[in-house]
Amino acid sequence: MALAPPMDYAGSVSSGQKHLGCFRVHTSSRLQRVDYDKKSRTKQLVVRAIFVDRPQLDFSNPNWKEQFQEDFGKRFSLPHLRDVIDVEPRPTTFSLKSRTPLENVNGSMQESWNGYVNDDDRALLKVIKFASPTSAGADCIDPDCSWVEQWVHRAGPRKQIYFEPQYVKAGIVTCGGLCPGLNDVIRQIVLTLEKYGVKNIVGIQHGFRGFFEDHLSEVPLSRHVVQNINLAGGSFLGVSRGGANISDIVDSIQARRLDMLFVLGGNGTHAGANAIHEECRKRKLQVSIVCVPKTIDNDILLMDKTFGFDTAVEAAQRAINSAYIEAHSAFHGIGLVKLMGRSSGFITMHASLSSGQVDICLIPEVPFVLDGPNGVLRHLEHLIETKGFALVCVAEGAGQEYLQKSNATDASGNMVLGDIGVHLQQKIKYHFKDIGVHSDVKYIDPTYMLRAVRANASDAILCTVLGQNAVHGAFAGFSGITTGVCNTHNVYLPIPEVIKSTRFVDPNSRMWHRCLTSTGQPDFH
Ligand SMILES: Nc1ncnc2c1ncn2[C@@H]1O[C@H](COP(=O)(O)OP(=O)(O)O)[C@@H](O)[C@H]1O
Ligand SMILES: O=P(O)(O)OC[C@H]1O[C@](O)(COP(=O)(O)O)[C@@H](O)[C@@H]1O
Ligand SMILES: [Mg+2]
Repeated sequence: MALAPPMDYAGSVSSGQKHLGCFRVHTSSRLQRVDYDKKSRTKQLVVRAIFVDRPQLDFSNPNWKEQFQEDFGKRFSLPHLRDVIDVEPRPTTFSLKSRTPLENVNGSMQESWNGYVNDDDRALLKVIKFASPTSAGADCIDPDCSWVEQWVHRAGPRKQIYFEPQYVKAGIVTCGGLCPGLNDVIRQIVLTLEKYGVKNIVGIQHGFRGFFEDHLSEVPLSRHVVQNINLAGGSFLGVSRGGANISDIVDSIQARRLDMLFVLGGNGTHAGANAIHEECRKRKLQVSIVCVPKTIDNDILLMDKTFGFDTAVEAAQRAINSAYIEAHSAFHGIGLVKLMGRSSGFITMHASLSSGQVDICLIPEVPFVLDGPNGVLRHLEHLIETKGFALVCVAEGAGQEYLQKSNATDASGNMVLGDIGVHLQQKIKYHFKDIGVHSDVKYIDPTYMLRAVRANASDAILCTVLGQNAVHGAFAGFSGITTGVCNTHNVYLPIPEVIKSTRFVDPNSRMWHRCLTSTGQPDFH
C-alpha cells in the first residue's frame, strides 16, 4: 500500500533538493531553515516539510483523486455568514451599468445576460500538467504527478447580497509595515462601498491599535475624502505593528457597530483577521471580515503577486544602478546593495533580474558560503580579476547564520534581523586587504525608499481590482477570506490557506535559474 509520508516530516537534504523519498514536497507547503555545520563549515538546507495541504492518501486506492478533491473543496470553501447565523440574501444594489439595470443599449430588457459572478464559478489554482516529478518546478500530489484539478472560488460582484447598504457601517484598517498602493486600495474600497450605497465608512487609525487606543479616533471616509490619496505613498490611515488583542478588537467592533471590516496587511495581519473572524462567529455577529494581502516581500502563498511588489522592485533599480555606477567607476569597485525581504528573496531576485547588472544575488532561501574555494569572496576576487568591478545584491534575511542571534522581536513578534549588508561589507573589505588586492566597497541600503513610494501604474491597477473585489466579497456574505490573483484570475481564498507558511523563492524554480543565468554566479557551497 503506497501511503503518503507522515504529516510532519523533517529531513536534511542538499540545497534545492526537494525530492523526499518517492514524494515530492509541495513548494508552497515547505518550511525551510538553513543550518550551518560549524565542524564541516558547510551549510545544509534543512527542509521541514509539513504536509498540511493534503490528507493522508492511499495512492493504491483508485478513488484517491476524488478523496483529494473532496478534501481540497472543503479546505477552499469560503466561510459565509449564513454558516452560523440566519441571513437572507437580497438583490444587489451594485449596478454594472450606468444606465438602468437590465436595460440594454437598444432599450429592450435583457433577461439572460448579467455581468455578475456566479457563486459556482471557479478558477484553477494550478495550470501546468507536469509530465514528471523531475520537471522544473514540478508540484505534484502523487508519485506519478497525475493531473488533479484544484478549483478555487472566483472573485467579483454577486447578484445577491447579504447586507442592506444604507444601514451598513464599514471599517478599513491597515496593519504591519508600509507598502506602495495602500492608499489606492483604501480608495477603491471606499468608492466601491459608495457604489453599493454605503454611507457610513470609517478608517481605523494605525492598525489594530486604533481599535482600543482612545486617542485614535475613527476617520470618516467618502469619495471626497479619498479622491486624491492615491497620489501619495504611505497609508492615509497610518499603520502599526503589535497591539492585537482579539477579544478587545471584537468588543470594539461591536461597540462601533461595524458590519464589515476590511483588513489590509501581511501574514501577521491575516492571522489576526482570521482570529477576529473566528471570534465574531463565536459571538454570532453579522460582521464580514475581508482581507487584502499587503506585503512588498510578496511572501503570501498561492498568489501570483501582491500589490506593491512591482513598485518596490522598480524602486530598487535606483539603488542598484547607483551601486553599479559607483562600482564601475571606482578602481576595483564592489557595489553592494541590501534590499528588503525578511524571509523571502523575491524583491532581491526580481530586482537583480530586472537590473541585469548584478553579478551575485544572495537570498535567504539559497544557502551560500563566504569563505573557501567555492565562496562568495573567491568569486568576487575572480570578478575583480576578470571584469575589474562587481555588483552584489543581498536580501536582508539572507546569511543570518553568519550574524549574532539576538532573539529580539518587534512589537508583532517578528524576529529582528542582524545586518547582513554591514557584515558583508566588512568581510569583503578585510578579505581583499588580507589577500593584498585593492578594493573599493560602496554599500547602499535603500531600506524604506523601496516601500515609502506611491504605487506604479501596474500596482495601481492591481490595487483597484483587489479593493473592489474585497467589497464584493463582503457584500456576498463571506467572512474570513482574502482576495488575490491566481494564474491571472481573481479569486477569494479562505485566510488559513494563505498563511500556512511564508511563501519562499523555490531554488528549483525557473525564475531562480533565470536569475543564476543572468548573474553568472556559481553555487556558493
Ligand atoms: N499570529 C497572529 N495572531 C494575531 N495577530 C497577529 C499575529 N501575528 C501578527 N499579528 C498582528 O498583526 C499586525 C501586523 O502584523 P505584522 O507581522 O507586523 O505585519 P504583517 O501583517 O505585514 O505581517 C500586528 O498588529 C500584529 O500584532
Ligand atoms: O522596519 P519595519 O517597519 O519593521 O519593517 C521592516 C520589514 O518590513 C518588510 O518590508 C515586510 O513587512 P510586513 O511584515 O509589513 O510585510 C520587510 O521586508 C522588512 O523586514
Ligand atoms: Mg509579516
